[in-house]
Amino acid sequence: MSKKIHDKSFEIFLTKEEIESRVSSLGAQIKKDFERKDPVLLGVLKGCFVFMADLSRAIDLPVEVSFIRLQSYEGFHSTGKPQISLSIKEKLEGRDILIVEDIVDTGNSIYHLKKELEDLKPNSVSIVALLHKADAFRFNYPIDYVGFEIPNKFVVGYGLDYDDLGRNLPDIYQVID
Ligand SMILES: O=P(O)(O)OC[C@H]1O[C@H](OP(=O)(O)OP(=O)(O)O)[C@H](O)[C@@H]1O
Ligand code: HPA
Repeated sequence: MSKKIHDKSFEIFLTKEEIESRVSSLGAQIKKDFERKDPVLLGVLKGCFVFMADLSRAIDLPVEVSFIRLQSYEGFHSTGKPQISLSIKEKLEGRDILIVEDIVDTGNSIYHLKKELEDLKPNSVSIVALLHKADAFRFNYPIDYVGFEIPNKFVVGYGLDYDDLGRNLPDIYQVID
């Protein structure tokens, strides 16, 4: 069934069951890799809020959870300049940071964030993205954990918005051109 959000129509792309199953295996993999570490999950708001809630509960380790705010998208388009407001109280020096993103699209937001975080001298910075648009990605840094490689089409749901709507949809929808 298609959904209308503002001026666009969207069709179902990933069901909540498919997402749940993938998030659970990402959690199991991350648990294995971070077993003897003391990781900080650093979510990038707002889009990460649903993924973070599910992923953090799928990682069976004592983890800290923190959030930062970046914003670069207006409607469908990246403005190219994420606004970084780092208000992280925890000391990140020497820590193993896992950035939690709903989507890596052009890669611009995380490129800037990684640079800022490296100045704080963490032990490591890794990235988990539920979605990755490989055809849109303009950088060459590694994305350590990817839920789904997806085509270069706009998606909404499960935290992702189109002009502030659609974040609360349990499934992920893709725009119909
Ligand atoms: O790889 P990129 O091309 O930089 O795109 C990815 C970023 O865009 C979205 O955030 P947005 O700036 O729309 O803010 P939001 O999370 O509040 O929706 C998304 O949550 C990522 O942070
Ligand atoms: O496809 C997308 N949908 C929602 N937000 C986004 N931010 C980057 N790409 C997207």
